[in-house]
Amino acid sequence: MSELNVAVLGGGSWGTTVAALTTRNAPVTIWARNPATVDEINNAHRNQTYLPDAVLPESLRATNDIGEAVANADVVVMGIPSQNFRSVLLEVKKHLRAWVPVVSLTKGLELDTRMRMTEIISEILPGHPVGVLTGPNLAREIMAGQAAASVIAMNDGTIVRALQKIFKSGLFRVYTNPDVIGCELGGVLKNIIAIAVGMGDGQGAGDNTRAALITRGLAEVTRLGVAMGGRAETFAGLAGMGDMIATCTSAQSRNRHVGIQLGKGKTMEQIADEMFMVAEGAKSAPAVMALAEQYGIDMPIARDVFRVVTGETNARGAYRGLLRTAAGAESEPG
Ligand SMILES: NC(=O)C1=CN([C@@H]2O[C@H](COP(=O)(O)OP(=O)(O)OC[C@H]3O[C@@H](n4cnc5c(N)ncnc54)[C@H](O)[C@@H]3O)[C@@H](O)[C@H]2O)C=CC1
Ligand SMILES: O=C(CO)COP(=O)(O)O
Repeated sequence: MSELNVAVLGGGSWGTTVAALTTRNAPVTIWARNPATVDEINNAHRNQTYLPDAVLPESLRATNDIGEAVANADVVVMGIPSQNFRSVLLEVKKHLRAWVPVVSLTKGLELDTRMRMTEIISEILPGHPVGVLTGPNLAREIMAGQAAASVIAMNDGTIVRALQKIFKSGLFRVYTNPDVIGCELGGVLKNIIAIAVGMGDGQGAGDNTRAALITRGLAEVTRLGVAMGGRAETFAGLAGMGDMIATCTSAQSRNRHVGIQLGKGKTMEQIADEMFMVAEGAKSAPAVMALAEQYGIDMPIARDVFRVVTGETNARGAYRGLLRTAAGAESEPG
C-alpha cells in the first residue's frame, strides 16, 4: 500500500471506478457534489445511479467537502466532465499543496477556449506535474471485473512511474507514455467518430461500413492529433486505436448511443433530455471543428457529426453526403 493520499474528484461512472481501482494501492478519498452519492458510497458502498451492479470497496471514503478531499492529497485525479472542469479546478486551487500532480480522466475539450484539460490544469495550477489516464476503459465493464489496459501519460518519467503503481492492478494494466498531447487527443477525438459509427448503426449500416468509418475516422483523428503536436504512433496505441475500437463498438458507450439515436431520427434535444450521463463528443464537436480549421486539417467524418449535432442536417443526410464524396488515395482525407 502506497503512502500517497489520492483524491478523486467526480462521483460519476469513471471517477467512481478509478477511485475503486486505486483503493487497492493507496488511501483514496472521492469528492462528489451530490450528498446522496457521498452517503451511498460511505454507507452502502454503492453508486447505484452510475454503476448499478457494482459493490465498491469499504475502504473508499467519500466526502462532499472538496477542501477535505484535496488538502491532504498527494495526487489529485479529475473525473469531471470537460465543460465543468475549470470551475472545479478553481476550487481545488484554494486547498491544494504545492507541486501535487494532477491527473485528468476527462475526454473532452473546453468549448469556449478549445483547450485540452491538461492545458487548463497548467494554466490554473502552474508548476504542478500534469498527466492523463486514458485508454479503452468502459467503466461498467471494469467494475464487473473484466481485464483492461490503460495509459498514464506524463512528461516526467519519475513521477509517471510512481503514478503507474498507484493505478495498476491485476486486471487493470497501466502502461506509461510521454506523449501527453497525443494520448489526451486520442481520448477526445474518438468520441466524435463513435457518434458517426452510431449514426450508421442506427440506420442499419453493415459491418463493412462500421470498419470503414473506424479506419477512416482514425486516419483523420491522427492527422489532427499530429498537427497539434501528438505522435503518430500514439494514435496506433491504446489511447488511439484501442479507445477508438472500444468506444465505436461497445453497447456501453454513451457517444455511440447518441449516434444511434441520431441515426434513428431523434434530435440532440430529445436525446439530451433522455440522458443523464455525459457524451463528450457531442459537447466537443464545435471545438474540434474549430481546431481542424485552425490547423488546416480536413476531417470529413467529424464535420458530418458536427453538422448533425448542431442541427444543420440529419443523420440520413450526413450518411448520403458521405457516400457522395469521391474517394482519392487512401493516404488523403475524404
Ligand atoms: N464512463 C466511462 O467509461 C469513461 C469516461 N471517461 C471520461 O471521464 C469523464 C467523466 O465521465 P463519467 O464519469 O463517465 O461521466 P458521468 O456522466 O457518469 O458522471 C459525471 C459526474 O461529474 C459530476 N459533475 C458534473 N459537473 C460537476 C461539477 N461542476 N462539480 C462536481 N461534479 C460535477 C456529475 O455529478 C457526475 O457525478 C468524461 O470526460 C468521460 O469522457 C473516460 C474513460 C471512461
Ligand atoms: O471513453 C470511454 C471508453 O474508453 C467511454 O466512452 P463513452 O463516454 O462513449 O461512454
